[in-house]
Amino acid sequence: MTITYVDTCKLPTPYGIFNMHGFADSVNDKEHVVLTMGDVTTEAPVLARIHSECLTGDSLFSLRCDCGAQLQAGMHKIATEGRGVIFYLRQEGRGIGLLNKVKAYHLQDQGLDTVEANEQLGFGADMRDYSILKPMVEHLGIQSVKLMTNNPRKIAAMKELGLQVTERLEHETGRNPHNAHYLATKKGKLGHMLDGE
Ligand SMILES: Nc1nc2c(ncn2[C@@H]2O[C@H](COP(=O)(O)OP(=O)(O)OP(=O)(O)O)[C@@H](O)[C@H]2O)c(=O)[nH]1
Ligand SMILES: [Zn+2]
Repeated sequence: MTITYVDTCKLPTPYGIFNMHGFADSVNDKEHVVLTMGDVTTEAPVLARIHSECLTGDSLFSLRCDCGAQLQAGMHKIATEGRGVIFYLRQEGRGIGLLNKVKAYHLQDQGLDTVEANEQLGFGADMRDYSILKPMVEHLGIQSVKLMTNNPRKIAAMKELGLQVTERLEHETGRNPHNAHYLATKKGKLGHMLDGE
């Protein structure tokens, strides 16, 4: 087992008080956290978001992507429902890491799209591995989820892991002039289910 549960604490936020559960990934040397609210072990599907770390969007208010807005909207929806889970996975830059994302952004500043930039750097368009979710879901006693996402790969990954997704809830927010091309590439090249223009 590469994922080990470490400990749990309270995390008060503007949206409400979450429980924050820490998990160590010894193989990849990563530290993941999962936020839960309410009893997530009962049978009704748990409102869930699988969120990949985006330092620039989540913490530095970047408008290049939609990550920060999606994280906040997810926390808000969970708090409104009083029950839910956010898997905050340390897969910065779709798994290429922060400094490679800086390089990818530099290439995008020169006109490449997000997929072309990754490929020019020798990476796949999306290098994320979702198998780390399984031990976390099992540890937390979650039986099934209704997933807030526009990314079909996340749903496919959950199914491959044998984790039950009962519903996909659209999670489109944070569109702005700076991320319009990024969102168009997500829709056109990565298959994201995005409607808005
Ligand atoms: N390589 C690369 N990664 C990016 C870029 N923009 C954002 N990211 C990363 O993309 C990831 C976005 O992950 P999520 O918030 O889980 O969203 P998603 O996979 O697009 O799917 P949704 O659930 O629909 O939001 C984060 O790890 C960001 O750091 C980019 O231009 N290049
Ligand atoms: Zn982002």
